[in-house]
Amino acid sequence: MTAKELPSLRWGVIGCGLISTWFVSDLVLSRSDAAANHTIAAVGSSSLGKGNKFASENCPSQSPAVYDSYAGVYNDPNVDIVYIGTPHPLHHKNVLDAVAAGKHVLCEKPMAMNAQQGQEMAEAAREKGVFLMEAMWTRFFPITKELQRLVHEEKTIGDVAAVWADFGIYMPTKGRNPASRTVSKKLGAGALLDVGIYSLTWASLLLDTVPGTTPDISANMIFSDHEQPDDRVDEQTAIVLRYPEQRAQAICTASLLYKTSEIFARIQGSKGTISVGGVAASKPGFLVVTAKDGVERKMEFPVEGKGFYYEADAVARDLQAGRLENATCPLHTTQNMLSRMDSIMASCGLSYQS
Ligand SMILES: NC(=O)C1=CN([C@@H]2O[C@H](COP(=O)(O)OP(=O)(O)OC[C@H]3O[C@@H](n4cnc5c(N)ncnc54)[C@H](OP(=O)(O)O)[C@@H]3O)[C@@H](O)[C@H]2O)C=CC1
Ligand SMILES: O=C1OC[C@@H](O)[C@H](O)[C@H]1O
Repeated sequence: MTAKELPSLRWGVIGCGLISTWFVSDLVLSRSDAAANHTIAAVGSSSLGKGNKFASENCPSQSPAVYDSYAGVYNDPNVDIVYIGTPHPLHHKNVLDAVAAGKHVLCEKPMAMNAQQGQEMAEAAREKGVFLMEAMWTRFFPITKELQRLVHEEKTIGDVAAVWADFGIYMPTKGRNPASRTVSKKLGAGALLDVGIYSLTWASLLLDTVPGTTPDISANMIFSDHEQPDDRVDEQTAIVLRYPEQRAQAICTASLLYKTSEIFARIQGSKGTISVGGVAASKPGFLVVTAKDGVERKMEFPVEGKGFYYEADAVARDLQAGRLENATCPLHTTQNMLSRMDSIMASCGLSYQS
């Protein structure tokens, strides 16, 4: 396909924080194997100064319209799709507002604070006839697709009996800015929603293979020591998922108290194991396949930049084809994940205002 025939998308970005800098810088990378053309058409921020700085630092080759409001982006006729890079408790309102303005939406993870919000967002998008997807970028890496092919199609390690997945990031709540989204409960802080969602995603990618079955879940949390009990969030969470029909289990952990080692997941099958490694459980980089006889094969999957363009390219292809949901990260999968996190939080006594 020539650059001319590639799908093109004009993005409007709201929230000029960390993730938006990563996402935008990746979209404007000049890539040899680009599967879509991405333009940053508009940026919305709490202030013009912040929005202008964001644009000049992260997409200097583009001339986005910069707004001191998110509504400016929603109402910009040059924007095809809104990327939402705000803290999780704002996603519900941001998505509903963008959808009401008739825009397609890619929303950062977790798409919502709970399954009820997720349901409302999905219904709103369906009613309006616009695209909506949670930006669970990890699902879109070529390595993730290859892992699924090896496990589910080639059955390289036989029947999967167990999955272990850990996302630890050194981001303790103690001694850090209480107004930060990773410390403040009002802004959705907590290990499960921030990083545990990735551990659960690995379990789901490997074990949610029988349509209509859902795992039994049990979980435990260690809470932060914020002075006010109402401000406390999970600093560490451990989850056990049982899939009785498959005689399989997953152990998923999340922590803000340490960084996970390079190998962050292991899949044990009847004929061998696969270890998954990389800089973080959100960004896998290599697989080590070990057969029962001990023979080991390492497969590396280098990416340019961070790799956020894989999800963005997939969205561009969907919209070009007139699809309003993505097959790799459909809304029912997001909804399943939100329901699982709801039950984990409820069983551990964690609740957020919504
Ligand atoms: N996919 C991934 O790898 C990652 C995903 N994320 C997700 O992205 C989202 C944002 O995280 P991150 O970029 O780290 O957060 P930041 O705090 O760095 O940025 C969030 C931005 O949201 C805007 N915002 C709007 N309202 C508020 C508010 N009340 N308080 C604070 N900020 C507000 C601000 O932008 P402005 O002032 O311009 O309006 C702010 O800069 C989260 O949901 C997180 O889970 C985060 C990191 C990595
Ligand atoms: O999604 C994420 O992955 C990387 C972490 O830095 C971040 O806190 C989290 O939101």
